[in-house]
Amino acid sequence: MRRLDASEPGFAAEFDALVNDRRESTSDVSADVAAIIARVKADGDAALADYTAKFDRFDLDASGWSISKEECAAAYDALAPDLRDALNLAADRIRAYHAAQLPENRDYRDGTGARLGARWNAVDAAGVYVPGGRAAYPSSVLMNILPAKVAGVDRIVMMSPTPGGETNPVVMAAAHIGGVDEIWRVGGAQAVAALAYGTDRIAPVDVVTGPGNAWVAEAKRQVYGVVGIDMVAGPSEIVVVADNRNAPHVIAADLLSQAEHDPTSQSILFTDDAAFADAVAVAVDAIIPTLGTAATMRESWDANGAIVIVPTLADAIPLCDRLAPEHLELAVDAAEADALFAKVRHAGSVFLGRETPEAIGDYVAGPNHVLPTGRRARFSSGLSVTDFMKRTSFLALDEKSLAAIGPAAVALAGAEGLPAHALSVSQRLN
Ligand SMILES: NC(=O)c1ccc[n+]([C@@H]2O[C@H](COP(=O)([O-])OP(=O)(O)OC[C@H]3O[C@@H](n4cnc5c(N)ncnc54)[C@H](O)[C@@H]3O)[C@@H](O)[C@H]2O)c1
Ligand SMILES: N[C@H](CO)Cc1c[nH]c[nH+]1
Ligand SMILES: [Zn+2]
Repeated sequence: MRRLDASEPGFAAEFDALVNDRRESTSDVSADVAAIIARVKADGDAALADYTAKFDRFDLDASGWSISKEECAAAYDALAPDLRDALNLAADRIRAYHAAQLPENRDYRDGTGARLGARWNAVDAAGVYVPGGRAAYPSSVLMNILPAKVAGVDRIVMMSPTPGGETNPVVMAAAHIGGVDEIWRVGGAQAVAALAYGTDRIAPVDVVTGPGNAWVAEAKRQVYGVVGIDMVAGPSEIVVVADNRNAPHVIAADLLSQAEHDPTSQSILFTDDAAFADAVAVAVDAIIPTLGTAATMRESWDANGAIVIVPTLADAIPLCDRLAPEHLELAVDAAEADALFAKVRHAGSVFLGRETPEAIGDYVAGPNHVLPTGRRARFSSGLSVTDFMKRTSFLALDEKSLAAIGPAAVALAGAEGLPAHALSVSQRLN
């Protein structure tokens, strides 16, 4: 864990180093992913089988390539009632939040009489990636599939690794709730490549969404353009801004909640009290060995964790904006949280007040937990219904409206040296 103090002389350079740390995608990952994508394009299912044997340690031909709807329904029926209720509560809240995102079509006439507008349509097929290497993510099943369903996507294809060939019953139950059409037991960059380019078994899709580790995130970045993507959602991150009126072990757990995802995850605390910072650091070290994910948390906190002491909490906000974190927790009184939030410009999702742990957003709040990482909240947003849709604009003119705006088009076509454009309009004007 790095400890920085904004009042010390070397702070600017140290903070720059923290901001520019490219922890999630080294050039090795890019090159590995490019090779995996090329192999899947060339060899299709054979490449998927090989990579699955190598990375997930099982034989797809022997264990089965896909999981059926019937198996998912049976997993749902067999689920313990409290877990089934929890999944349904999460699904209801996620569905309701995303239903409100459905965009409206536009269709209107302007002052010339021209009819203008835009109509939204869902993509035909979406591929959703559900991570499954280090942990199983039924929550990511719901976060991906439900917005696609709300958007009206016809074919929803889920890709998720099943390490050692073990399928996770809660993931299958969540897929049943979501109403997925196909589930393939393939993960990593090879799964993203199969979605983009298709194989003999797996028909290609139009959009690939969802989170994953560095290889998955980089693969989405590399196939963008062949398919649409939501955004680059890699190893998880949290920034917590906290005053000394929080219990140190509470803030320590908030930091560790994201450190436990991946050794390359990142957790950063900003506080205005050096003694509180010390107490949180002690609490982090005390909690780590007590939890089953100790090794991952230790690696993440040691390599990527940071505590930054600032003169006032308001001073933390421009620094947070530079980090553009996936998650930002403002663990202060409600009024102060609002005041700080008003100044935040770049974060994937913000959690306001002492009683709003980020982990609630991972599961049951309603907003999507698939969020941009690696400072990409500067230019992208969390997964939404519109990631599964696209807009077609339209125009209808009559003689009067064409006469009103046509001559300007003729003039601009002339200026661009494109006479056929000018003719196409001017012939109608005459
Ligand atoms: N940003 C978000 O919205 C968000 C949400 C949930 C989870 N996450 C992140 O998703 C990730 C889940 O990671 P995971 O590993 O548990 O599951 P995963 O499914 O993302 O990755 C597992 C796959 O990675 C591939 N892989 C592993 N090592 C490799 C190597 N050396 N070379 C090539 N490919 C390799 C394998 O194909 C394997 O199937 C975590 O980083 C977590 O923080 C992010
Ligand atoms: N924190 C993750 C997004 O970075 C989402 C998640 C799912 N399950 C637990 N957490
Ligand atoms: Zn999480």
